[in-house]
Amino acid sequence: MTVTVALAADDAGFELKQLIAEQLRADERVGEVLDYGVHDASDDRAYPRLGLTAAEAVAAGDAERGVLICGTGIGMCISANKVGGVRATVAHDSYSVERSIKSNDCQVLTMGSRVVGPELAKRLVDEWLGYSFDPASASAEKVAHITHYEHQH
Ligand SMILES: O=C[C@H](O)[C@H](O)COP(=O)(O)O
Repeated sequence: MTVTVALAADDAGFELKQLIAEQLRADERVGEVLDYGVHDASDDRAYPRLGLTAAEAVAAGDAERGVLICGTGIGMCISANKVGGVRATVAHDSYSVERSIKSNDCQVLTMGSRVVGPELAKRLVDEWLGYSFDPASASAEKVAHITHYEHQH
């Protein structure tokens, strides 16, 4: 069983995205990497345009997971969380990365290339891929509150 991962970055996150893409393509847990750009550091499209497209791919089921990178990870996180059904978090530490899956069932991890170094970012993504959400856990009911709210409003 492999996962499809959607990727996106603005110009600030482009270089780190390329490194993460390379790592993901070499990872046997990953079946496919869908790279929604930018594909060139000179492409200055704003982060929401890239992040929303990748998050929509996750919401549509084209990808199970997403990694979105901008300068801080914050803009990508805000953008992705506007897409119905998507739970995104910015995280630059191992514990938050773990809990984003195990507590919150986040499909999308966002990171800031101006915050985290490339080696730590790659390690975090590697760890992140190893976690899965347990729908029978006590956390599931908490996440269900969010989904219920989303469906009601
Ligand atoms: O959250 C936004 C990102 O960090 C982006 O890469 C930079 O945005 P800014 O140019 O508005 O600071």
